[in-house]
Amino acid sequence: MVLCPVIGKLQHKRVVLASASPRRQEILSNAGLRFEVVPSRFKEKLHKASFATPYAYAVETAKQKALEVAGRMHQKDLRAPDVVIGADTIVAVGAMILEKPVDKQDAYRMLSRLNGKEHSVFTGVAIVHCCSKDISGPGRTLRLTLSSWAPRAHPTDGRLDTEVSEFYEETTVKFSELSEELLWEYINSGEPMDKAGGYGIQALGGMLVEYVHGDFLNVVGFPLNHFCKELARLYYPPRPEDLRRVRHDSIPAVDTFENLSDSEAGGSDPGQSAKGGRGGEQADGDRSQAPRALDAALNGADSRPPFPTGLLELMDGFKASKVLFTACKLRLFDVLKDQGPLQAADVARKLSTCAGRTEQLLGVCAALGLLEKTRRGYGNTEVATLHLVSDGEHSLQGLAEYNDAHVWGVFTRLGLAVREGADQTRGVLGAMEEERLSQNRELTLQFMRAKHSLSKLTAHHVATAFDLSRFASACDLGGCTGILARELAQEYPRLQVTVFDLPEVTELSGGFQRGGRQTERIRFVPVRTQRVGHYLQAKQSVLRRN
Ligand SMILES: O=c1[nH]cc([C@@H]2O[C@H](COP(=O)(O)OP(=O)(O)OP(=O)(O)O)[C@@H](O)[C@H]2O)c(=O)[nH]1
Repeated sequence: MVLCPVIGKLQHKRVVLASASPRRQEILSNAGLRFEVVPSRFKEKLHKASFATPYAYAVETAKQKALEVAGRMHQKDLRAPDVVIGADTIVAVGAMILEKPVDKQDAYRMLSRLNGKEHSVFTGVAIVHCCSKDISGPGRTLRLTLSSWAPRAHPTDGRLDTEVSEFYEETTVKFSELSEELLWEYINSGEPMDKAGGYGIQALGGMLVEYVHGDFLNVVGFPLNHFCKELARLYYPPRPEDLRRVRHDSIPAVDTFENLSDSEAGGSDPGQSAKGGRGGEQADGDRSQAPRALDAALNGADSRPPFPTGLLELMDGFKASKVLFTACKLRLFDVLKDQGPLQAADVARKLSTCAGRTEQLLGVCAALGLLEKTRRGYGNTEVATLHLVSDGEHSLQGLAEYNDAHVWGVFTRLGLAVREGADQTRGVLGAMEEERLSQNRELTLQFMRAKHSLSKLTAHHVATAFDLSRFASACDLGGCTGILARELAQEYPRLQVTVFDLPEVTELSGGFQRGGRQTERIRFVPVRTQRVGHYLQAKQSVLRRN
């Protein structure tokens, strides 16, 4: 492996080391990496017993350290760094995890436990790539994870998007038989206090050690070799010919999903192929295989063309949409909200679905960042709780349902619409929709729920995008349930708002009203048309009447 070009891949990036450890800073700067240091404020207080292994704990802590810094810098600078590196070193004796001693007695307890025995040193590392959601381009805006990096959207700030690559390294260390006197002498030197397990192998603590198996720097606090391998894995994407040689069981979850026959479905766990081993794997619950290039710019120095990440995401985007729609339709997120986390078999029982297929669906939802998989089973992620549970304040369940039931089918006819000319778009989309709406009350309601859930997210932004305070009246053409009207009325206390829509829509809009003072200034006017010109005529007549 050529190390320099790997480190060089980060040369033009704003790299931040989320660590106060002087050892980590030294190891990375000795390797030629240029970075800023922003120590993490994440409190190392994760519940150790909830992790299946000591290294899963170290990896999660490293990730939380890095994410805290990424989030904080993003909020403060309004621009996150490109890459944030977090690490956490622990000592494990059997299942017991030792971190930094809190005082001399604690150091003594730790060193006595290690005395004369072998122990493991684990360093978990997280490499967090940050990108702004408002950067345009398909690779940036469409986040469909079909391979190793699970997207971590942050719905609360709406902008910072991160992709986390995580790994750990294990080194075995054996202590000699040490006398009490020597232990206390060492403790009194002060060296143990800021070191995992209470010793520093690189200094006086080296005298306690009989042998080391594995990466020495990993014990000191940063597994440089594994880090470089990880960078190579991330920034040198597999060539197409290598991808073709990838074994069936290592193809990422979404790709395998459609190819499985029913008989295969029961035994396949898309997550399993990522487990075990130490080479670039991720901690429990995450899947990791051939990564995609994160940033085409990073590939600029290569003779190979940039990996077409965005394009491939577009190619496969429809599958991800269908996974989301299916999960919504099955009310998966509702079940997990009320009863989760649940194992796949229990989810299948509750939904009355095929166990194997359900497990696959859950795996793909986890890969897409909609679900979280822990030892206790599958649970909703923050974004799912917020937007995919059907009765939530910010639920987009209605939109998912409508897109699945109608828009999906309409879009399958897009080629026809384009081939047959401009009017065909209306022919295919508009007329069909209009006819259906007027025929079926349930369809109309479904349509209204979809628009309502989306408008709830956008209305405030639309209402406040311009200062409308000098206007006395406003109208919303095709205003559906009146969400925008309500927002306008709330924002501008003297504004009278008229909502125009089809009679069957205005008739049902009452069911979506919450009441409140501003509703007095909102009026719904039925108009039997969807053409803007007709709306305008109706508007004129309303204004004339006033
Ligand atoms: O032989 C050695 N073993 C361990 C160390 C140092 O121990 C600490 C481990 O603590 P942690 O991973 O929590 O990191 P912190 O120092 O608290 O810094 P963060 O800001 O990253 O949380 C680490 O400094 C190792 O270098 C050692 O020096 N020798």
